[in-house]
Amino acid sequence: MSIENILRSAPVVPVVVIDNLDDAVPLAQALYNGGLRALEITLRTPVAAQAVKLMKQALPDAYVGTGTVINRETFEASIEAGADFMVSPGVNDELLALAANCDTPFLPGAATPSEVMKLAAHGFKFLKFFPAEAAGGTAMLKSIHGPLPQVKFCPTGGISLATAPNYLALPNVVCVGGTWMLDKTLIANKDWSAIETLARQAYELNR
Ligand SMILES: O=C(O)C(=O)C[C@H](O)[C@H](O)COP(=O)(O)O
Repeated sequence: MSIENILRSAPVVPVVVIDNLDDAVPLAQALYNGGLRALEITLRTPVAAQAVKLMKQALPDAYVGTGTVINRETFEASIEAGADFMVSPGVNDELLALAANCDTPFLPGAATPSEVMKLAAHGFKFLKFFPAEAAGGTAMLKSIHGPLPQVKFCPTGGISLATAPNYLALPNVVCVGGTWMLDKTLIANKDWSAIETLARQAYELNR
């Protein structure tokens, strides 16, 4: 599966932080039932890699990817967990070398025209635009589209249900990343049906 197909599977990629391993499968199931097929699990917590494995077993038709892939350790942990794709908030030479020798789809991050140009020169046509709101939001993406229309983005960082449509309307945006459907109180209460409702709202956004 290509990164393009994964990103086009739904308008929103939920960026998930798993603190409690018991939440992994019911949370992923709720997001998936709501229509969000590609899930980014950030490698920021000790249980994240194990959560990826459990989610993949429970939801073989979902695309379970890793986020916060920032170095060799997190790259190799992603492969070991069987991640369907990997996402980085940025990029560095170590990750470029690893990605060049790996079939798992990789979505590196960029926030400036020079970073976009460097990654485009390495053959990347799809990038995470991070941190989207802080790095100039939709105005920045519109400006980048002028000279670099061949590169498409998954903007992530500070995006909400209310602001997502402004991004999804842009010609160089394929989907957005977000955490707004992962309400901490709902997760603490294990209110999976409410999470599913928030996921469905995200899924129903127009592209
Ligand atoms: O972990 C990573 O690799 C990241 O790039 C960071 C996440 O994309 C943001 O944490 C999104 O969070 P919001 O700003 O709430 O949408």
